[in-house]
Amino acid sequence: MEPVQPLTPRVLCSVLSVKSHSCEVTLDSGRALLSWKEVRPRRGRERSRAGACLAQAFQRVRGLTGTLTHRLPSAGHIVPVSEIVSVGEADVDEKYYGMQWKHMCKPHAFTVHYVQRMKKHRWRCKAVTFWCSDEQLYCHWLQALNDLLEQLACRPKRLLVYINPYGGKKKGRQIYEKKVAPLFCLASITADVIVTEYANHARDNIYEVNLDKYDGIVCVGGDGMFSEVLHGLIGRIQKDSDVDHNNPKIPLSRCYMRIGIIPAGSTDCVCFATVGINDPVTSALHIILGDSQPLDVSAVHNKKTLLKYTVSLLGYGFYGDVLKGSEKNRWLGPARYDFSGFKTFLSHRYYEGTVSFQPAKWAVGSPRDNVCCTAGCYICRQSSKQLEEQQRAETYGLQHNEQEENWTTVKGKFMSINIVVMSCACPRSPKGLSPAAHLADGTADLILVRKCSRLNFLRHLIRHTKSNSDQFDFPFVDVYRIKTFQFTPKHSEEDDSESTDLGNIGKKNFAQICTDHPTCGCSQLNSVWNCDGETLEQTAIEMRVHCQLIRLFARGIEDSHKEDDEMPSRV
Ligand SMILES: CCCCCCCCCCCCC/C=C/[C@@H](O)[C@H](COP(=O)(O)O)NC(=O)CCCCC
Ligand SMILES: Nc1ncnc2c1ncn2[C@@H]1O[C@H](COP(=O)(O)OP(=O)(O)O)[C@@H](O)[C@H]1O
Ligand SMILES: [Ca+2]
Repeated sequence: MEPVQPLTPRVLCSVLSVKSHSCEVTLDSGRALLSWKEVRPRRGRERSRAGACLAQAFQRVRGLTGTLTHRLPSAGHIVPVSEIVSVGEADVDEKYYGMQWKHMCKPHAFTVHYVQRMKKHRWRCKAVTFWCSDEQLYCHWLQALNDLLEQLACRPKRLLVYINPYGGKKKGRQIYEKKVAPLFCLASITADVIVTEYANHARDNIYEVNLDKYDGIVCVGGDGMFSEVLHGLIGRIQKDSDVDHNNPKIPLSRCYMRIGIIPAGSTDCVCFATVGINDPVTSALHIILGDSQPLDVSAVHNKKTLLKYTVSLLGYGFYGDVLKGSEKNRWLGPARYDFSGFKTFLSHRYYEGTVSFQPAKWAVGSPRDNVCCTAGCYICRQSSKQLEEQQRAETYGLQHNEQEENWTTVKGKFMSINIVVMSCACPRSPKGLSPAAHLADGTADLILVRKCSRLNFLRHLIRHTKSNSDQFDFPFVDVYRIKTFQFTPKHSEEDDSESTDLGNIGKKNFAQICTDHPTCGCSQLNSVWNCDGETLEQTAIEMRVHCQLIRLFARGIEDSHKEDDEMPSRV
C-alpha cells in the first residue's frame, strides 16, 4: 500500500469509510478545514463520463489510498478545525464493521467530535467516525488532526470551576456532572471543582487560589453567581496591581483570565446576552473552543467606597422592588420573579430623585439605532481602538479633564431607572432591556421611565417580551447612551438619619412602618438598587463604565445565517 503523499504539504486527502459509505476526506491545514463528501458509484452512460473525469481527478490527486470508487459531487460536510472538540481512536467493535470489512483484517477507525449548530444559537457536539484498512494511513490522519488542534493556543487545558448548588432550580451540581464534565473530559480539560458552601464562597476563594495554575474560571449558576466570581477576579487583579478600587475615578487593571458561565440560574441574562441562549452544553462548547469575548464592567460607588460591579442591570424602582420582593420567595426558584413582578406592578410605586449623567460623546452607536451587538461587532471593535487611544493619551498626560464636562441632569418621579451595560437579553425578554446595547463599547444605556399610568407602564413592560416592538417609543420613556451616572433620591437616607426634626423622624419611622406593612396605601419613599441580582443598601450612588475590563469564554451572538436546522455544520 503506497504511503499517503499529501498533494502539497498542507492538504491531506484520502478516501475513507463513513458508516459503510466511501467518502473523500480532505484536511486543508492552510485553511484549517476538515471536509468529507460521499463518493458514489454511478450507472450507465454517466459511469463512463464519471470514469473519465475520475481518471483525470485521480491523476490530479496522486497518492490516494483506500478503496477508490467512482464519485458523484454531492453535498458534503465542512468543519473548521477550530470547531473540532477532539479527535481520538474509535472503539472498533466487531458489530459496527460494515459488510465490506468482513473479509479484511481488523480495520482502523478514528472519531472526530465537532460543534454542530442547531436552531436559536444552540450548539451540540456531533461525532463522525472514519474507517480505513491501512494502519499507516490511520496514524497519519490522527497525527495530522491532533497536530492542528495542539496549535490552537486559545483553548483552556485547566479550569477552576465553582458550582452554586443553591441557585435557580438547585440543579447546578447535576447540570455540571451530567452535561458539562463529560464534554470537558472529551476535550482533555482538567477541572478543579468547588461546590460552594455559602454565599460569597467563590468570591473569597478567588482571592486565595494560585490563578497561574488555571486557563480560566467557570461558574455554574445564574447572574448572581457570575457576579460573585466577577467580584472575586476583579478584586484580586486590582489587589495584585495595587489599584485602589475605592477611588471611583481610577482606571482599573484589565482582567485577562476568561470567565465561563454554565447557566443554572433564574435569569441567566449574562450568558444569554453573550452566547445567544442559556444552554449548559452550548456554553460548555464555547469554553472548550476557547472563545474570548471582552465585556464592559461598571463600577458603582457611594462616597469613595466601592459598592459593587455590574455587567447586566443596575435597576432602581420597578426592578429593584421586584428583586427585593423576590428574595423571601427563593423557594419558588425562577418563578419567584414572576410572583414578585406581579405584586410590584400592582403596587405601581414611583420614586423621586435627581439623575445626572455624562453622555458617551464618542460612542459610534445609539440605543435606538437597532444595531444589535453580534459576534465580531464593528461598534465594539471601534470602541476598543478608541479605548487604546484614550489610554495612550492618559499615559502621556494628553487627555483633557473630561470629568467636569457636559453633565446632564434630570429631576423627577420615576417608575424605574435602569442602567444596562449590555442588552440584558434573557428568556423573559429575548431582545433585552436595551436591544442595541453593546457588550464591549465602553458605554451603558440609561433608561428613564417617568411616572405614568398602570396601563401605560404595562404596555411598556409587555413590549420587552416581544422581539418586534420598541419599548422606548413612549412619551414617558427616555434612553441615553452614557459613560458615567449619578443618582440622589429626594429622600436621602443621610438627610433622615441626620435630622432630629420630629417630622423627619416621624417620616422615617413612618416609611419603615410602611415597608414592614406593604398593605399601607402610602408610597414607599425609596426603592433599592438591583445590581445584577443583588440588592444595594445605599440609594445615592455614582457609576462609571470600564471598557472591556473582563473577558468571557464566549463570542457574542452569532448571525442566525450560520444556523442549520439539525443539519451538519458547514462553513
Ligand atoms: C407583565 C409582563 C412583564 C414582562 C416584563 C419582562 C421584562 C424582563 C426583563 C428582564 C431583565 C433582566 C435583567 C437581568 C437581571 C439579572 O441580573 C437579575 C439576577 O439574575 P439571576 O441571578 O440569574 O436571577 N435578575 C433579575 O433581577 C430578575 C428580573 C426579572 C424581572 C421580571
Ligand atoms: N452555597 C451557597 N449557599 C447560599 N447561597 C449561595 C451559595 N453559593 C452562591 N450563593 C449565592 O446565591 C445567589 C444566587 O445565585 P445564582 O446562581 O445567581 O442563582 P439565581 O439565578 O437563582 O439568583 C448569589 O448571590 C450567590 O452569591
Ligand atoms: Ca456596553
